[in-house]
Parts: sequence; C-alpha cells; structure tokens
Amino acid sequence: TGHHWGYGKEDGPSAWHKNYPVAQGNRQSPIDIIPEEATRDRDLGPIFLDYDRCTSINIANNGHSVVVEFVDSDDRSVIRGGPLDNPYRLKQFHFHWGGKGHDGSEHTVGGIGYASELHLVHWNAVKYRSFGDAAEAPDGLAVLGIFLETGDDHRWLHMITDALFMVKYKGSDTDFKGFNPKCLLPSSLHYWTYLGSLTTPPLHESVTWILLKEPIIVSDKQLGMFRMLLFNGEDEDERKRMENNFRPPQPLKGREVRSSN
Ligand SMILES: NS(=O)(=O)c1c2ccccc2cc2ccccc12
Ligand SMILES: [Zn+2]
Repeated sequence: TGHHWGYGKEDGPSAWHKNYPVAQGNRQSPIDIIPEEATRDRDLGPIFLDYDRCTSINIANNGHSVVVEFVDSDDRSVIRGGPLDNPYRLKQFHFHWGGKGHDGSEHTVGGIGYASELHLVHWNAVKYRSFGDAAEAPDGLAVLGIFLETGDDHRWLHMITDALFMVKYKGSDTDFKGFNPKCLLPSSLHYWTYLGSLTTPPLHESVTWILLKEPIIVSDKQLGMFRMLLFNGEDEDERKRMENNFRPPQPLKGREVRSSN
C-alpha cells in the first residue's frame, strides 16, 4: 500500500518526485538558513512550549526514524505564540542523523550541517478535526526543529538511547511513558521560522517550521546508539543500519525566513 520510499540510492530523496511530484513544489523542506538574510520581525513574539502535562505513549521504529508518540486527544501539551495563530498539539518527535563521522541534520545554517536534528511535530486541532486533515492543510502543522551538536554526554538523552535496543527493527515499538521532551531543549528559545513541508513523503506543504538557533550537545557515543537501529524489519533478510535518514536542503523559491528578536 502506498509507495515505498527510503534514503538509499534507488529510493532516496532524488527519486521521491516520481511518486510525490510535490517534491518539486514551492515550499519544500528542509532549506539552508542564511542568518544574515533572515528578516528580524518585530511582530514575531516568543514561542511557548506548554509540555508540563504531556503524556508520552511509546517509542517506535517506523523504518525511517525512531519516533516517540504522545496523547493528542486534548490540549495537554501544545506549542503556541511566535508565528502561530493557534496552539498546536504535540503529536510525536523523531530524529534525523548521519553516518559515523558524518553530519545528519536536514536544515543547514550558512551551508553548515549539524550532527543530527530533532523534530517535535504538532498539529492545529483548533482548525482541523484530525492530524491527517491538518497534515494536508497549509497551516495544519508546526514542527519545532532542534539541532544536535557533538560534545559532552547529554544528561537526559540516555532515557531515549537506553530504549533503542527495544526498537531495533522496522515496525517494532515499546512502551515509553513519563518522558517530557522539555529536557531536550536548549537554554534559548530564539528561533528562525519559515513556511515549508514534511521532509519525508508525502512531503505535504503544511508545516510552519520553527528552528531553534541554539543546538543541544550530545556525545558521539550517544549519537552512535541511533545507528544500531535498522531500516528493515525482523523478517527481512538484509540488515541495513538506520543512518543518513535526512533529506538535503531544497530550493528557497523566494520564501522569507524570519528571525525572532
Ligand atoms: N521530518 S518531518 O518532521 O517532516 C516528519 C513529519 C512531519 C509532519 C508530520 C508527520 C511527520 C512524520 C515523520 C515521520 C518520520 C520522519 C519524519 C516525519
Ligand atoms: Zn523530521
């Protein structure tokens, strides 16, 4: 069902347009952020992350990334403010990363990539009845992007890396309760924002991107744990390490990138 896609030579980002023509659309993500070209917008206020009552459910390997899902049946955990007209409900977060010694972020800053990128996916439940409906609407989704840079161990990331052995194979998942992603935020919530898309098929142009300027620091060892995951299922005979699961930057096509104050 649906079209098979991946990050390999045959099924990777350069081939996605064949089954998903929007891949060549006018608001595709990720992009290269050029800080000196971003517009400082005085009307752009701070973002607020009301995650204190968030309820994580499970952690899963969906064959493209490792995803932590949340209860999104009410407004218990939302992102609001900044460029957003409504609160958007936290639905899941996931990561993108490179191979050993290679960068794996999706967005780049001044042409420079980071080791990894964390995406917190939210949807506009004020205007849309379901996540699926929101995912197809131009103002349906808001993804908070956080860059990961290598250095010292991150004191809380081990909560996630300790669980990765349980979701080694595509299609596996395990309980993951009581995790609050607030522990993965940097000290500053200064951000860039622009209108873009999902960075994976179906590449819907429904995302307001909010990228934090300050990266979080994780160790090479912690990042290496993500590479124990596999793209394939337990029943498949080949074993492809899950790494380099990122789409490269796409054309800006005249879009404005705004900067918080
Ligand atoms: N990289 S991504 O944030 O575009 C993304 C999603 C974005 C919005 C809605 C659902 C998404 C699901 C994803 C699943 C795996 C990887 C990226 C995903
Ligand atoms: Zn993502």
